[in-house]
Amino acid sequence: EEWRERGAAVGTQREVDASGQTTVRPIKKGVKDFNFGRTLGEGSYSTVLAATDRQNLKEYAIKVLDKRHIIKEKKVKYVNIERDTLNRLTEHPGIVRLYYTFQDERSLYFVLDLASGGELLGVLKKLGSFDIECTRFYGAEILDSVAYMHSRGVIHRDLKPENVLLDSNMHVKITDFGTAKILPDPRPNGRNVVGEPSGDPTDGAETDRAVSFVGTAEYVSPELLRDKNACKASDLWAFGCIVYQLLAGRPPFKAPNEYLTFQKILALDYSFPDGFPEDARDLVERLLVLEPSNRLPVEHIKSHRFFDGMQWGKSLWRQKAPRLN
Ligand SMILES: O=C(O)[C@@H]1CCC(=O)N(CCc2ccc(Cl)cc2)[C@H]1c1ccccc1Cl
Repeated sequence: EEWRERGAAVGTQREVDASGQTTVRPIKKGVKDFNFGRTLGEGSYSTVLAATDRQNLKEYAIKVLDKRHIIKEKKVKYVNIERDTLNRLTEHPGIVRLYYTFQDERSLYFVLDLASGGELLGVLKKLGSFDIECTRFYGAEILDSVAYMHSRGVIHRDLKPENVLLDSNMHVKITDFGTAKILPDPRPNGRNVVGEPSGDPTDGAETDRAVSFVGTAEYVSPELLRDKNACKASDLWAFGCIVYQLLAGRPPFKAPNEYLTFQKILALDYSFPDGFPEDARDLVERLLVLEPSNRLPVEHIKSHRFFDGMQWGKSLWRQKAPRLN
């Protein structure tokens, strides 16, 4: 353990000395600063553990990745993308926040928000399906978070109820950015012309060409299946699948195996169950469109009649979450 290296930390601390001089230092945290608790989840490349900061007793979720396994599976790029996206997405209540990263000889650690409400998928499975009020609320919080991601040049690429966590007040916290895509920076200062390889190995475009990623079968967009390229509208396709699933209790494209699911997606082969609410049906039909550029853009989704009366912006996140029943 004395090998413990202190990785770059996101948190900082300020100290004012006798002469009033303030110094800001990055907080250096390490394994020894936390009491690790139960396992919250196991991924193919990571384990997430509940942990308590021994100094301030704050609770976190710590994602632990085994370095040897990552290197063996050639996933180092995904680790850097997860760090880069989480470092970019810091100002939104609907996105899991990264507080610190550190490492020791064997592992990497991401210290993240603890979303004690679990996965939206778990709640949905328990209830079977959501009523319109709950679907509007959770749809709105997911959409607001996706809009923020896109405004920061990040495409999630694997949106699904499993990656929508719930905090202690049952508000949304979107997670799992290891497979996100960071769009080349469109700033006019010529830092890098959009579309030209920036040479930066962790920027989405570069990674995409190098390693083609396909999300989870039921939520994958047709363009990703056809041209192996995801765009912001790919997240809106997944959003359409999620709204459908919250109300219907199952995703729109589901077949006995992945290949048949892909065929259904490419053929837009899905239907609505009887009694599916009309406004929601109209919204879903404007999102599950094969041509990405013909999907309803975020601003038009927010003003769609399914979300009539929804308060967007800060009040969306201040209101009490509707009781799930
Ligand atoms: O970006 C950071 O926060 C630091 C910077 C310094 C550093 O060495 N690392 C680890 C880089 C790394 C990535 C993958 C493997 Cl398999 C090993 C090391 C980074 C890191 C440390 C802990 C957790 C994640 C990361 Cl990317």
